[in-house]
Amino acid sequence: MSRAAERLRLMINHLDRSSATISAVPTYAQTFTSRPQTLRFTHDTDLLTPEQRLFYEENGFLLIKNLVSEEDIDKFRMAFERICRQEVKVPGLVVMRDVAIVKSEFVADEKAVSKLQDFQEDPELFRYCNLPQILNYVECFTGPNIMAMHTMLINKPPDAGKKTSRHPMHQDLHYFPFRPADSIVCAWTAMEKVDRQNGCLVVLPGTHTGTLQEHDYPEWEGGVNKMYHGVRDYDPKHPRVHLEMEKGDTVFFHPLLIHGSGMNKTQGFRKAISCHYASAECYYIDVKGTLQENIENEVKDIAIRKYGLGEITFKDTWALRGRLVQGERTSL
Ligand SMILES: CCCCCCCCCC(=O)SCCNC(=O)CCNC(=O)[C@H](O)C(C)(C)COP(=O)(O)OP(=O)(O)OC[C@H]1O[C@@H](n2cnc3c(N)ncnc32)[C@H](O)[C@@H]1OP(=O)(O)O
Ligand SMILES: Nc1ncnc2c1ncn2[C@@H]1O[C@H](COP(=O)(O)OP(=O)(O)OP(=O)(O)O)[C@@H](O)[C@H]1O
Ligand SMILES: O=C(O)CCC(=O)C(=O)O
Ligand SMILES: [Fe+2]
Ligand SMILES: [Mg+2]
Repeated sequence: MSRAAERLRLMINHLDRSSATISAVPTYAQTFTSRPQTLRFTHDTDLLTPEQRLFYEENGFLLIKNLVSEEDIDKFRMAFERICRQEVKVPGLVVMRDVAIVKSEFVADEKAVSKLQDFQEDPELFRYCNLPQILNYVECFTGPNIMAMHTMLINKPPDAGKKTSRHPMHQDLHYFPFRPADSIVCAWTAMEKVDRQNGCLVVLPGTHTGTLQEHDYPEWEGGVNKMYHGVRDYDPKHPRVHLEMEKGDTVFFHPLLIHGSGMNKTQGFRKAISCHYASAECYYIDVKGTLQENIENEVKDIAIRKYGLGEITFKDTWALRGRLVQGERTSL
């Protein structure tokens, strides 16, 4: 460990004990900040280096290179392809098609699928959520009792010419009726090289320290995918970071971090697998009368139309999907 890192570790240890604030902490953010800072977003499990901890505190995300093996990713990919070919039926799974092709003729091929959601009942894909090396990092943000709340495999298609392959800038917390936000984290793993060409994640560092913003459908000429809400007025001048990643690299990010992804300008289907985790001690909130009421209504409409679930609450749609992956299931 470098001397600077050792100094930071000492400061952090001190901070953990005293809950005091430290100022003038050097971070990776290429800046020296004179703002007082408390460690609010991370737990000490002896895994994160002081630099990593402070980086997440300040930026709201942390990229870990080469965390998931090629072998595992290849297996997830094969499981995905079996689902696309309709060789397996997975209870609860949502298979989504891009809005640009949804009205065209159906083919049982990965080219028809833009995203799988809720694969918690697929043992092979759900193995991703249980990978010990992922959970070790997740614990640094959620603490030891961990629920896997939301799972996705994103197969971002080549843009069909209408820019519908973009994902508008958003905060994931918009979709979640549970809190506290600081005990929720997303793990997102690149299943192949992702870069600006095929539409990597784009993040606005530091926005995790803000509040939940109003979200709505962006006014995009070419159309926008169902439920792809975006932050209504985000500051286009806020510095953006494009997260270019290699196969197996994994980014952990806070649910208030504003992020999105660009258009896929290649002919390949850009793949990533992700899970949103929350501390089992999180509690559900009633979003009626809040900024989240619009997404609640949309989810309820779909639950009724698609599954004939008349009485289901927004909260129950989450309680049913959540799976314990470490420790004890307490509140969620
Ligand atoms: C649930 C909360 C999500 C939590 C997210 C956590 C944070 C992560 C951030 C995100 O990823 S935000 C984006 C989240 N997106 C979703 O959750 C979308 C989930 N998708 C679905 O529920 C289904 O794919 C959908 C209801 C859109 C379509 O269901 P089906 O596959 O049964 O489609 P169907 O062929 O029956 O079509 C039903 C209608 O939906 C339309 N449709 C299908 N795919 C669409 C699409 N991609 N965009 C827009 N509309 C679409 C389709 O044209 C048709 O319209 P009409 O009734 O007017 O004919
Ligand atoms: N006009 C726009 N209004 C709102 N959000 C946008 C707009 N254009 C792009 N975005 C969002 O900005 C993020 C980056 O998208 P964009 O297509 O600019 O990709 P990029 O990676 O910056 O590629 P490029 O190199 O072409 O600029 C995405 O979340 C996208 O949805
Ligand atoms: O993969 C993408 O394009 C966006 C995914 C995303 O927003 C998420 O995982 O929360
Ligand atoms: Fe997201
Ligand atoms: Mg751009």
